[in-house]
Amino acid sequence: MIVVEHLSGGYEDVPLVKDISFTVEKGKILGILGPNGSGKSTLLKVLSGILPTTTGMVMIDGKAIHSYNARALAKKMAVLPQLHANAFSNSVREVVSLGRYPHQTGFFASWSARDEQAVQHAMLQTGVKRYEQTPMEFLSGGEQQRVFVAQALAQTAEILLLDEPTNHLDIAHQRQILDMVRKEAMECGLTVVMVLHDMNLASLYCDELLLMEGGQMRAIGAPHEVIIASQIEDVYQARVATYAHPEMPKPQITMMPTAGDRQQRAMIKKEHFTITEHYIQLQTEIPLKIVSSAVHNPGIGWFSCLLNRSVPGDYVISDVKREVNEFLQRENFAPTSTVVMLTAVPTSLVAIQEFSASFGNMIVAVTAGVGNAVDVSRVHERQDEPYIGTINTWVIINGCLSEEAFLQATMTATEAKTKALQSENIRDARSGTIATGTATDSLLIAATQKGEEMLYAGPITEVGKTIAKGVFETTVQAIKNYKNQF
Ligand SMILES: Nc1ncnc2c1ncn2[C@@H]1O[C@H](COP(=O)(O)OP(=O)(O)OP(=O)(O)O)[C@@H](O)[C@H]1O
Repeated sequence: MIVVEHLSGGYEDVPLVKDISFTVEKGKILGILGPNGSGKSTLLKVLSGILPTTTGMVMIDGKAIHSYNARALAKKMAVLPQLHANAFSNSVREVVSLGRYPHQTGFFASWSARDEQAVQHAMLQTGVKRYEQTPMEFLSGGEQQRVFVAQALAQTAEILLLDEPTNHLDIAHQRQILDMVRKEAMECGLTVVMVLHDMNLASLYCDELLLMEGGQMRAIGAPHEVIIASQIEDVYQARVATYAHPEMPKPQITMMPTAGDRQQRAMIKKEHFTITEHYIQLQTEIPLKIVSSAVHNPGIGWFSCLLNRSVPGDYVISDVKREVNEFLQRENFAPTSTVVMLTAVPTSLVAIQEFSASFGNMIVAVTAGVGNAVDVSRVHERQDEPYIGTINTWVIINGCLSEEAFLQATMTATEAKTKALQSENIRDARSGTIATGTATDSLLIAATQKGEEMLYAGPITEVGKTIAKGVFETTVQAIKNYKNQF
């Protein structure tokens, strides 16, 4: 455990880092963030006693660090500096072994089994064991960085101070080093303070973050309390947006480049649709921001090719993802820029309609296979698997939607679809009640993201009204097309 109280210090009489206070409990990781020159490295040097303290104190195990002698302090605290001493004539093993220096009485004279074990463990954990006998100058920058991390680890101190430990490392080795640091913290109780430039890595790996600004603490807390877009924009003077990590409850952040042609309108028109026997396709010049429940590329993303593919009624859907991938390759569609839905309805029965609005026009395309429609409030009564049937709905908006608006658009579109089924008297064959959809409906909301942002898309808004009218009328038309085929 390390306790820092009102710490100030640095290079000159006027302290560069000012009034820093925090506690890092045993086994926890604190990340230090901040713009270039904000004092992160200086803080680490003051913490480790390399630079003088003007006021305040750093305590380890309840004792101020200046009350430890150099060797005793080195047993408590290991430091990985940002710039490393030139160790180029040495082998990797020799450089890592230097980490055992505080444990030696006469250098290498008292090399113990424990020293050897610490060096071996550190080399294995950082993946440098295979370069053991290699001279340092033969290693790449990233490999050398891992050797220095190994050296700090070999010191087997309770506290590890790391200044940009992932500098020079590729994504796999960033993960390896940070996974290793986290494992040592969780399993061996290592306490870690590390400077990281990459806010996303800091958010993923650190328990708490300290955001520095002009040598002072701007914020401290859990990642979600520190990585707040407005705060980061203020400190870094850069436009950013935050988003959720796909697997971890940790915020992630991305830079927002200066907006280019956002105001320029792009027009997706009905003529941009192509209908063949096998699919309905919309190919756009610019990628659209899409939220969908498609079978291929579902979720949120940017795509320029939309396919509603007609498959035979006996299509086996057990490995649908692989089959769709094979189809895309066979037909020369780019798998990464194409969204695919499947329908058993012949493509000729699609309804595509265009609606105008002040923000730009909107196109709605629907295939309505309502032969096996269900009343969603009654499906729990069924013992059998609901039959497959599909209403595929696409809403293409020439406009810019906020995240809330995308979600509201899905609700508005779903309500309008349900109303269309009611209007066309489509019933659940089992319950006899009005159907609300089918068991495998799919929805796609796409927007060009040009023009002024529309914050909401409920029926109180113009875009919501247009979605509601568009989906209702187009679904009614698609149902009529479906009925008329018989
Ligand atoms: N040896 C030095 N003597 C005097 N001032 C220094 C010295 N080293 C750095 N500084 C100054 O201290 C300030 C903070 O530097 P520091 O290295 O702590 O920033 P940092 O937040 O780690 O930056 P970076 O993100 O660029 O690594 C800078 O303005 C820098 O110019």
